[in-house]
Amino acid sequence: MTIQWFPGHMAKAKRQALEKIKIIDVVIELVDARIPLSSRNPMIDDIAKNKPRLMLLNKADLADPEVTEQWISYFESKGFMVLSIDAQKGTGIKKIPQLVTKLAEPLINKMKAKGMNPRAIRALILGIPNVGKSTVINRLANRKIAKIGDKPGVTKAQQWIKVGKTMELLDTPGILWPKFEDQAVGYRLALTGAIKEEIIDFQDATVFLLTFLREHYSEKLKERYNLTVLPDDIGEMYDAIGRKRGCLMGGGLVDYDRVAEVLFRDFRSGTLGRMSLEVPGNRR
Ligand SMILES: Nc1nc2c(ncn2[C@@H]2O[C@H](COP(=O)(O)OP(=O)(O)OP(=O)(O)O)[C@@H](O)[C@H]2O)c(=O)[nH]1
Repeated sequence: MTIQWFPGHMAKAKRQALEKIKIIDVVIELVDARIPLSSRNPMIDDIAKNKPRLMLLNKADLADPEVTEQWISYFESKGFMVLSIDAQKGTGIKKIPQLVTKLAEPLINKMKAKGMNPRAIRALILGIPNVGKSTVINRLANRKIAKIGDKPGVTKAQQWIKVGKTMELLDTPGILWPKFEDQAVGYRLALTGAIKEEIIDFQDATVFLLTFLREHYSEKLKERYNLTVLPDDIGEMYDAIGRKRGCLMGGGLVDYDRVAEVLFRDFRSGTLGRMSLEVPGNRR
């Protein structure tokens, strides 16, 4: 696999985020609950330094609930305020304005001490492509403002959105590009839809997924593809799944490309069950 750094995009995204952040009181960092580390951009600490930060683990409906709890403890132990949400259904969204206000308490107290009437707290959402930034914005706005797409890179335009009485949200999120130095991070990003599949080797990513599933979610794998035993060999696993799902070519041979598509689709959609591709301390 070619290692992707998106250096040009990265520099531009950082400049734009730094520009936006000047007028921001609280940064809301959005990550994918299934891959909270791989979906973070290391520049975020630089960009959001000196700003109170709320970390949202989005798409929690697709993640393994037990692992999500571990991530919450992990990030809390690092001093973050953290919340898991499902922006698509709206679960957890109501708590966001309360937490943002709490994070901005020192600022509010400062305004009061100066005899000022505290103004609304200004927040900005930052995150890598396709992590759900527009969906969260729309949920907070309670209407459809940001354009939502299932392909990375569809967010545009800019204005403030009032969220209750105490919070204002910039309607355009800051997009940070994922950075991956090792292949596993690239595979995790592709599997969760943060980067296009074309960027990585599709078959290699599927082998990564199958190896991972066999190790951590073997029961779910057996259940989904109606397998009584899981072969040790990856090639045999492809064959077994391909036969069960009718992914066959002429002569009864298993079509590996179609098996890979089935696996990718079933993982992404959550059909395989709720799964996390990373756990704290051990990236899996
Ligand atoms: N299952 C699930 N899907 C979600 C959730 N939040 C967002 N999505 C889906 O994820 C996809 C991407 O969501 P967007 O809100 O467009 O993501 P974005 O971060 O604004 O994407 P860019 O514009 O590419 O930067 C869409 O298909 C959403 O419906 C969630 O909590 N759970």
